[in-house]
Amino acid sequence: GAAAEIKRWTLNDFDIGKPLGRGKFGHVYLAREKRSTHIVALKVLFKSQLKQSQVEHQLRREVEIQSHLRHPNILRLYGYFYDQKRVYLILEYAAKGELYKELQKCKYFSERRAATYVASLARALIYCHGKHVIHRDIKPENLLVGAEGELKIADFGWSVHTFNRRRTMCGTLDYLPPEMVESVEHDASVDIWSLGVLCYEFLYGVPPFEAKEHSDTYKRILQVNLKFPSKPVVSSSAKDLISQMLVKETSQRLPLHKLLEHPWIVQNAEPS
Ligand SMILES: COc1ccc(C(=O)Nc2ccccc2)cc1NC(=O)CCSCc1cnc2[nH]ccc2c1
Repeated sequence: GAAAEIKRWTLNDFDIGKPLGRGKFGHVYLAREKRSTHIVALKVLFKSQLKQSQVEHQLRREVEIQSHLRHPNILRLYGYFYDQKRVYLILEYAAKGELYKELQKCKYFSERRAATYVASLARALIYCHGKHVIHRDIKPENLLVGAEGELKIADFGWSVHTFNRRRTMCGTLDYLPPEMVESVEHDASVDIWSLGVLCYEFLYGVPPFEAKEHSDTYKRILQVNLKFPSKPVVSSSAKDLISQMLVKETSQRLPLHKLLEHPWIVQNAEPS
C-alpha cells in the first residue's frame, strides 16, 4: 500500500491538562490525544525565543535524532507540530516524575536500586552509542521515572531547559569529565564518566567532585580526586566499579558492556 501517511498533528488533537513544568523556551503540559486517549507531555516552545537564541537548527537536529530513538529507558519524542508562534513537541509522559526529587527525598539510594538504575542507563547508552548518539546528558535532572519505576533519559534538550532544575544545577560542572573541562573533543567515553558520577551520587547523595567554588570542582575533576566517605556504608564492589569509570584516560574507562558484567551490577541490579 501507499507509504504510511505522516500524521499532521494540530493542537485540536489534544485535551490540555495540568502544567508539568516550565523551560526557558516555554511550558510543558500533561495532554491527552483525543482519538486514542493516549496521555503525553506536550512541550510548547515559542518560535520567537528559539529564533532569538539561534537554536532552531539544534532543535531540528535533535527532533531528527530523537524520532529514531526507541528504547524503554529513553523518553520518546513521538512527533511535533507548529503554528504561527509556537513549536509543539509531543513527548512521552513519565508517570512517576523526576528522579532528582526522589534522590533528594531519600538522600541516597540502596545498592540494589542504584545498580538497577545504572544498568538500565548503561543499556540505554549502549543503544545510543550504537546509533552514534553520545552525551545524553545523564545527570539526575535529566532523568525521569516511568509508571513501572523504570528510568527514562529525558534529555531536556541541549541544556536549553531550566525545567525545575535544582539551583545548584544551572551550570553545574559536577558531571563534566576532564576532557570536557579541558574542552578537548569528546567521544562516547564521556557517557561512561558521567554514569560513574551518577552512580556515586546515587550511593552517597552528592556528586564525587563537589566543591564550594567552581574552580575547586574543576581542579578535583582534573586530578580525579576521588574520595569515598565512610558514611553511608557502600560495598567495596560498588567503589571498585566507580573507580573503573572515573578514570582520566578515556581509553582506560570501563566499557559499558563490561559494566554490565561487573560483579556489583550482576549481584545487585534487578533483571530488566
Ligand atoms: C525526548 O525529550 C525531549 C526532546 C527535546 C527536548 C527539547 O526541548 N529540545 C530542544 C528545545 C529547544 C531547543 C533545542 C532543543 C526536550 C525533551 N524532553 C524534555 O523536555 C523532558 C521534560 S518534559 C516531558 C515530561 C515527561 N514526563 C514528565 N513527568 C513529570 C514531568 C514530566 C515532563
